[in-house]
Amino acid sequence: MLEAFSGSDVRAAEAPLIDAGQGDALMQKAAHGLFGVVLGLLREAGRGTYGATAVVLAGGGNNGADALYAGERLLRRGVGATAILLSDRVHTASLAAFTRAGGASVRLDDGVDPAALATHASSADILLDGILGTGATGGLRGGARAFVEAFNDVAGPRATRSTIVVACDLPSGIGVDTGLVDGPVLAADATVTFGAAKPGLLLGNGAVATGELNVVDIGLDFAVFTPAARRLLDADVAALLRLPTPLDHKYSRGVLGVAAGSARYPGAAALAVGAALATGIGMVRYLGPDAVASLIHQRNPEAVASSGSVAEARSQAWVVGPGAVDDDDQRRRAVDAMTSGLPVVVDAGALAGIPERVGPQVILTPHAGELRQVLAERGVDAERSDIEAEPAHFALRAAEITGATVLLKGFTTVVAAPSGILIAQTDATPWLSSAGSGDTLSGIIGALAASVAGDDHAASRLGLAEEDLWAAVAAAGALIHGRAGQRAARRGPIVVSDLRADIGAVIAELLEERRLAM
Ligand SMILES: NC(=O)C1=CN([C@@H]2O[C@H](COP(=O)(O)OP(=O)(O)OC[C@H]3O[C@@H](n4cnc5c(N)ncnc54)[C@H](OP(=O)(O)O)[C@@H]3O)[C@@H](O)[C@H]2O)[C@@H](O)CC1
Ligand SMILES: [K+]
Repeated sequence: MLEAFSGSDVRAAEAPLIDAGQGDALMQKAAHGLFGVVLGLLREAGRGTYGATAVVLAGGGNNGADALYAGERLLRRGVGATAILLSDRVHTASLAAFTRAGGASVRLDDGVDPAALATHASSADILLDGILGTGATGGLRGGARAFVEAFNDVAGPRATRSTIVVACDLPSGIGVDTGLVDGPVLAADATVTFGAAKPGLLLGNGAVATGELNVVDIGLDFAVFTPAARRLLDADVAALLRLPTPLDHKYSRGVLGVAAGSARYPGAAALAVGAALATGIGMVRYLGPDAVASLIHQRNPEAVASSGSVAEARSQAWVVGPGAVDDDDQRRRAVDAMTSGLPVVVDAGALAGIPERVGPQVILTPHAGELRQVLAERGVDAERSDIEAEPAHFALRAAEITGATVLLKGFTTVVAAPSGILIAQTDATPWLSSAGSGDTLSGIIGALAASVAGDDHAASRLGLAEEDLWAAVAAAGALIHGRAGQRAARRGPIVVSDLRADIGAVIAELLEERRLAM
């Protein structure tokens, strides 16, 4: 599990080492880690160091110093590096070291056109962003802002620009602790962060601007600090997957009940059921109208269907709500499932009318508009745009007042547990934002929930408290869903009903990694 600590916790973890006179050594370790990642990126791009070019952006703090020391190392390996100084007080020793190694520098001050410097920067192979690190407050200001705006203009969007941007500690322009982007941001292809990840690298638009995240160990000890955000890694998701044993039968592998679909939206139920089966489960029991059951049976004859009640359909977990609108029977089933004490994935139609207080085993999976509604029902007014700007804040708020685990969908999916923990996943592809995608996600999470429901050690395998298991299950679902989407997108635009083969393939890859790691 990747754990992120707030900027102030990182400073507190550094403090004893700095007091012991280790400040410069820490900075050298950071610079060395950054240098190593840049070398790797140059290699990946098919370039050596000789003849390659780099531009170092240095702000007025220690973040700029890290980048300049990394630039010094690049110069000594034959990279043609220059520096753009974006503050009048750049760290003296690192700039001197950079200059001694042969690096020229230019300062952005009155009379220098940011666009001209941006053009220079956008012609380099590598751009090292040492403008702002954990000392950043608010959106980019002054010359740094003018430069980043000009660079984004000249270089174009990340997907198509030719310069590889490597953020030092964090991309300049993101909120260190929130991932909030207020104004321009220098989106990175890769971020090299020091000591530990910061929450802004995992959350919201900050996670998008981070690109590929590398954490460099500089010897900080976080034992006494609590992570402010987490991200599941492949190994965590693999640890949640339950392998069938020769002693298993269909019931012991987990039975998922699905009360989804309605006369108006039958397809949602078929997608949820198909995704659940592809995730690996003993049985799916479908409850709903006969017409929906027939549709499900066209693709999945193995699903067992009836029009009975939740109490009659013995299951280890439930999915309720996808496509279930204007249907009183489905509404009743949703409430019965939510009050059964079993894990329940609650989506779409079932998100309106959640019982007053539920437990963390109830996993709500709203998008921002639906979360707005859930909050409004409980007297919390927020605009959809507020929620999109601060997803973690509002997901935590909803978890706190409902008692449920809340998975807020988005390109970065954030999961909040009522205990206050946050797990954020950025595994998706924009191709996944299409109708039916959410139904598929609920089926995946439901299947995972049913298969871990009887596993008393699942939470501790991930180093989590028992009550936080459901947040991990939801986040694991988001990872599998996102990964399946990425896989499908290699073939072209995603047709959601075709995702099930990719879901199975992703599960197979995760299990194979687990086997190799043992
Ligand atoms: N501590 C250590 O030993 C180690 C620390 N390490 C490194 O240090 C970094 C933290 O360094 P830091 O604390 O010096 O802050 P940093 O982010 O460089 O910037 C502060 C400067 O930015 C300015 N500024 C602020 N907000 C702004 C805005 N929105 N827009 C524009 N300007 C803004 C602010 O100026 P002010 O506005 O206050 O005049 C101030 O001058 C950390 O990320 C890591 O890389 C590693 O080397 C490991 C060892
Ligand atoms: K930076």
